[in-house]
Amino acid sequence: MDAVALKTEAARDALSEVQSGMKLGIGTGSTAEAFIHLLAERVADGLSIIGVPTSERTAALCEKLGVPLSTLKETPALDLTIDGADEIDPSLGLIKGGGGALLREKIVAKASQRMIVIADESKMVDTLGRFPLPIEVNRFGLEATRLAIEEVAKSLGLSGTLSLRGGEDDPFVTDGGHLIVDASFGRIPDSRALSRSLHDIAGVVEHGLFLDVAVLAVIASSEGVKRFTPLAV
Ligand SMILES: O=C(CO)[C@H](O)[C@H](O)COP(=O)(O)O
Repeated sequence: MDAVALKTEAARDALSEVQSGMKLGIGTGSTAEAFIHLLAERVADGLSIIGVPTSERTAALCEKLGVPLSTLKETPALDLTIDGADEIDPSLGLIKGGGGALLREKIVAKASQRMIVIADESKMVDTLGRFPLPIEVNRFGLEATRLAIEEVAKSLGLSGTLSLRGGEDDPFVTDGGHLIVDASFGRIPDSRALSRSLHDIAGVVEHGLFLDVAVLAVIASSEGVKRFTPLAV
């Protein structure tokens, strides 16, 4: 089975967690899109949910497929969010933001009673950091913020390159109007310390480390779909 088919299998399995009446956070990315297609079929068959999208891209797809939407303003407390991830460790720590939606994804996930992450097995890692960590930053003070990120990394024994997503001339802009710095630190032994230190930098809006957020991972491989709860580490 190829990665696309595996993503659909994970999405299909996670759909069984969705019940009529739920207020549902809806993620961003190709795995989340596989989920949205299946969700739309259930909605067409009578499933009654209200969705809160984590990006403009997700909102557009939901609208196109007839998935009813709300906003966090109207619906600030959600039952469940289902979303993909770029990396998943055994404690269900995640790196997210490959699709550039990490800020809204984190706000929506944290407004939810539960977050379920769906993925193919290629996303599972022993330690986070193979995938560059997306860090959403304010445009103002970009150079100072980059320096501060480098200093934080150094203080934690991390090294690597920072690259502005989209390039210096025409950077990628998030739905919130910010920029993204992708940090290739390599293996991140202490993701909690990095999370705290990045949050202390004034120009950092949010980062893609989702720690203690997901309560269940639904992972598809060629051997079938498996469910994982966080391993205590
Ligand atoms: O965090 C995300 C978007 O900001 C995505 O969930 C993550 O990039 C995984 O994407 P895909 O399902 O396409 O592999």
